Amino acid sequence: MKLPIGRAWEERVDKMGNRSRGEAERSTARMEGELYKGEDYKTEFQPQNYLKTYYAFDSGTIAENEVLKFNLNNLFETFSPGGMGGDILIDIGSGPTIYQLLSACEVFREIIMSDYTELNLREVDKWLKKEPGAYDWSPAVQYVCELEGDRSKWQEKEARVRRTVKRLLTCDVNQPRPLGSAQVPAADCVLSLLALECACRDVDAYQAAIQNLVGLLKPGGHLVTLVALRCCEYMVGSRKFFVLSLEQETVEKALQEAGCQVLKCQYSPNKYSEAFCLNEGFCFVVARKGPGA
Ligand SMILES: C[S@@+](CC[C@H](N)C(=O)[O-])C[C@H]1O[C@@H](n2cnc3c(N)ncnc32)[C@H](O)[C@@H]1O
Repeated sequence: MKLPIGRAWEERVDKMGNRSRGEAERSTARMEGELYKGEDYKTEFQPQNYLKTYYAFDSGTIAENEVLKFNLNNLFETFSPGGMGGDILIDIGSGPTIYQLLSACEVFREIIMSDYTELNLREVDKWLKKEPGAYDWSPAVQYVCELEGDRSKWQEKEARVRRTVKRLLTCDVNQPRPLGSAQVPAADCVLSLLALECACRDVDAYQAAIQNLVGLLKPGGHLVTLVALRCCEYMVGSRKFFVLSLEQETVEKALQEAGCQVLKCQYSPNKYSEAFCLNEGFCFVVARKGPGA
């Protein structure tokens, strides 16, 4: 699968270097069938459209449900009591979702969520505060409670997520300090699901972003990531977004070069529905920050 607009990407990166791009230029880009990326996330990524497409779960399409189950099963295995746990978990590129915390909330004292866009953080905040119009995560919460042995405890789990998430911060994985000037303690775990391949323009940037996330960890802390493999683009409503195409080996190599030991790399051949996203499988990875990193 070839990216349809490789040249436009380069032109716009030049301009993004100046950090200014006029509205006229944006409109032209849209008419040409632009792939959105970079700063576009702040204006073009609509949280509700993203949630409806990829996280409808019980009422959603089979392919998207299977992806979410793969993800929830792996998170359950990773964050089961007796497994990984600790004081602080930082979730990077959280988007408008909370499913990624349903197992982790049981084994970390404090969770910090973060995203590149205020709109996504606002969507999460709506759910945390039970505001009208907040997304209904109960089917996914019930699924995880069933994995834990008691589906009926889903409301307790929702309350636990709400108690455990202490902060919502903006972040940019392309910065050496992804959380900017926020005072954040070194983490026991950094979680980042389906975000880096959206945020990074090429493999060098991906490698640097992994290094930036490892910088948020205590020595011996864990980086947990889910990557959509060989993915080029995905839809959010009518908007098409760029995705960096990655192979599993590239992901593992980036972690090793950042001084991590890869403990688990679970491949799944699952794909999203073609109408929404072009990808060839996923890998769920757990890595440990080595002493020299
Ligand atoms: C496909 S969504 C993934 C959201 C969520 N983690 C999930 O599992 O569904 C990609 C996310 O990456 C975020 N993102 C884009 N550029 C970023 C950047 N430079 N730094 C951090 N996050 C970024 C977007 O705002 C969006 O929430």
